[in-house]
Amino acid sequence: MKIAVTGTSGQVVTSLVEAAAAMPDIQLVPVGRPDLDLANPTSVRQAILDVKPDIVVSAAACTMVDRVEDERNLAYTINVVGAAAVAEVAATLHVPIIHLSSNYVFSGDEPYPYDEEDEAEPKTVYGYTKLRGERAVASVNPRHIILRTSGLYSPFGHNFVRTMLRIAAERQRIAVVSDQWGNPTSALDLADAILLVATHPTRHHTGIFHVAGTGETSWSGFARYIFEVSRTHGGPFAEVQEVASADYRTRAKRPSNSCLSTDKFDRIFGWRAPIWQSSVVPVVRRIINADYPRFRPKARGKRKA
Ligand SMILES: NC(=O)C1=CN([C@@H]2O[C@H](COP(=O)(O)OP(=O)(O)OC[C@H]3O[C@@H](n4cnc5c(N)ncnc54)[C@H](O)[C@@H]3O)[C@@H](O)[C@H]2O)C=CC1
Repeated sequence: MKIAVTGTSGQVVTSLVEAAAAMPDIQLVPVGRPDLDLANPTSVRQAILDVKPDIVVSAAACTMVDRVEDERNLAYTINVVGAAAVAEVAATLHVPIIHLSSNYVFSGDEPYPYDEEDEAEPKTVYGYTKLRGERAVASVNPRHIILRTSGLYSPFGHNFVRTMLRIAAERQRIAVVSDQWGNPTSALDLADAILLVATHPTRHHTGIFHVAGTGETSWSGFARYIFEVSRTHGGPFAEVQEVASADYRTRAKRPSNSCLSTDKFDRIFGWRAPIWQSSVVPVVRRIINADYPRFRPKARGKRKA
């Protein structure tokens, strides 16, 4: 099976490349800039036609949640018009599209984990463009599977785990918000879920599914666990100082509760991501080995002669 995936360097794309390398029946072809530029949707068609895929995974997106509050047009072009162009080529080829979306399509005001039937009501430009992207994809390709996920991290690219470890290598105390809850999700697990959907006998299902790490935590709880694991494995760690969102302003206001219920995905595809804590361990170990192989916590403090 030949799978075209949009993007070449993102967390999900890189995780997919890694996972597919261990699956001899799958040929994964990343397609990205300059050949396929979602900001220039006319470039999309030929780039995907050239691959002649059996299925398309739409993983590339404009993911700069704060920056796009001031760059709405760019986010709209990439996450809506660009995503629709990808889905349209897949429809032309009569192949399904697996399109990635986000828990930020929800307001975050409800106290329970959101399921696929809950009303989407984004509060950020990013969330709005992801919701419009979902609808655009669904409207142009009837063979669509939309996977909403949350709080992605991996050994690659920009993510919360890498940021925490980088800061901890420099500082002993870190302020992290304690009143925003979600499901940390390893992109390595998500890649497994995507490949499962792509190869599953029931892949002819269409619609929206939630896929995320099992269990919930706050950003401060997530940070504390990252440091616990890192400390155990000789990596950087820091003391976590809990702060309220009101005292930690960001350009885009994050949802208080962005937890997703993943029961539907489990029911249809028979798969649930591991408990979030267990997926953090291998990722932290990989980051330590790659970025902090000789880290010595004592070296951070001034020592008396
Ligand atoms: N990072 C997260 O915490 C979450 C991400 N998602 C969604 O999951 C998907 C994958 O996310 P990540 O891998 O974390 O994103 P990422 O930011 O690590 O990678 C984004 C990818 O999109 C590509 N890209 C950006 N602009 C492009 C353009 N104009 N043309 C072609 N390619 C372009 C980049 O080169 C990169 O390969 C996205 O759809 C994102 O919206 C959903 C929930 C949470």
